Amino acid sequence: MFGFHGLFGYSQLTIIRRTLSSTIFALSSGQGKCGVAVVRVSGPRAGNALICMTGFKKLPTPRLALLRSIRNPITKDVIDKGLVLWFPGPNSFTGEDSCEFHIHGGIAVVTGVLEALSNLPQTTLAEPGEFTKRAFINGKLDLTEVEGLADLLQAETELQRKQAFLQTNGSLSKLYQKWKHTLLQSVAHIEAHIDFEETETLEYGLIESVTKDISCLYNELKTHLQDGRKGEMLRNGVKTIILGEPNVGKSSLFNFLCQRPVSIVTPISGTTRDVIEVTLNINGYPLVLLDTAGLRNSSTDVIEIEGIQRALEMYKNADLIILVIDIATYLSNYEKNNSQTFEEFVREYVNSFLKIPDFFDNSDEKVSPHNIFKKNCVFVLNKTDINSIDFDKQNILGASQLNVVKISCKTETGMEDLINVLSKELKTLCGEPSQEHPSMNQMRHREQLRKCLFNIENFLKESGKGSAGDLVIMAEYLRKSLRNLGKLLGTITTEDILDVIFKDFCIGK
Ligand SMILES: Nc1nc2c(ncn2[C@@H]2O[C@H](COP(=O)(O)OP(=O)(O)OP(=O)(O)O)[C@@H](O)[C@H]2O)c(=O)[nH]1
Ligand SMILES: [Mg+2]
Repeated sequence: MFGFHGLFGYSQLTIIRRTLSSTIFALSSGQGKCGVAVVRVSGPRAGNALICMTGFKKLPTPRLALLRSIRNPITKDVIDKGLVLWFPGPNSFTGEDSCEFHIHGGIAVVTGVLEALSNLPQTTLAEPGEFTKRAFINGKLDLTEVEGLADLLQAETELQRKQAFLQTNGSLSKLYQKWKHTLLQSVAHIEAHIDFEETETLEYGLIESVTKDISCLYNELKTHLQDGRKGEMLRNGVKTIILGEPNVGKSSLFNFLCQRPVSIVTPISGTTRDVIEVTLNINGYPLVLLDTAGLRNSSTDVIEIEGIQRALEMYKNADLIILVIDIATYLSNYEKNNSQTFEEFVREYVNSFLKIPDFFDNSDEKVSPHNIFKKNCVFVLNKTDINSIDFDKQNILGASQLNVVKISCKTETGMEDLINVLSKELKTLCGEPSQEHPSMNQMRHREQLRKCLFNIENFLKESGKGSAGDLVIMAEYLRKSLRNLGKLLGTITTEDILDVIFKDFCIGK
């Protein structure tokens, strides 16, 4: 894809050359007792390590698993019997000569093999992420693919896995490489125009055609940036906050969703004070669920007031709200005013009782007329075992465009409906990872793409001036946007950025 030549400053190049001249090894499978452990070796002396440890006369057939006795090269003692594999570079994960020892996963066996390797000349224990870093330096992966690999190792839900897998297999990389290609071609055309304009006649309408290509790229990039942070939410989890008055059953619901008694539940109003956070997997989507203190204005208890402030603070950064209401509150309101819609009830209830600042979206730019809230909301009417709801009232709720679910935390009725509504919301917020329309999922991506968009915008402004537009300025804006994509893909990088990215890897990867 790309080599490192010409991409780094001199000092970095020297560091990298020094790094690549050594041979590294590490336990690549998990720590602790296990059935099989995999020890990996990569670097110029990997072949030597394989021969010294197995007694092969010459290097074996590449990528063929062979059962061998594995010996300490100094004492010649057999440490274990296991499978060995030889991966000559460049067709290996790191792009270098590599080998693997698949041994029994006992602590003494693993220690014995690692110690034996450490006694070989110019062979050292790998640092965290060093195998992947070498793969990056050797052009096997670009930075977005490296990040995808880190996410794949961290993925806890099926859809996180899918997004990370697509990314490490180049879904984002292909898109950004395509944009890079368009920009490169456009710069080349403009520069040719600058060089030959006075001496030779260039193809008619060349600048017009470049502007057309860049306008298309601009639109694609803009749509890509306006993705509602779908990829980021899927990667980091959808921050979901349970809000409501005290004693409505927030913590009971929280515990049900966690399937364990994480929060304290008592009949006393104002039990929960601190914000409690748990990460859950709901139908493959990651949900970061927060239980909070009940909201009320009448409290004089300083600890409760602090709890309420913390809840409202958390609301500001939440992606999804679960508002729990005691069904008795809804019903008594209905007795007073039975022509009120559920939407009207919610507006009045939140404004007069809960007083959550910035809850309603009063702007004229609402995405949908039904979307009256600033954030995605699910309304839960709890304690239906005490107060059931009759047919008329059922119709009022049924006519609502909002997500309303009736549940009982005590009898667990309505929980399946709630999970279905939550799954639907999570799907709207995170989308579904796809090869065709990959979503960026890190601030780093967003930052570089925003800068790239800004430079392209400036190019279009200059080219929009027609014959008064300055070609040199236009070319410079395109070059700047190319640099933004270069930073994104890692073709232009610094050790600082690499350190941040590779610190998330463990030893052996
Ligand atoms: N009958 C019945 N009782 C419930 C239900 N859900 C919760 N409760 C009870 O209501 C009381 C309050 O429940 P919590 O889950 O602590 O309520 P909360 O909203 O977290 O309360 P705070 O932490 O004080 O804000 C407890 O006694 C629960 O057992 C339900 O569906 N039916
Ligand atoms: Mg509580």
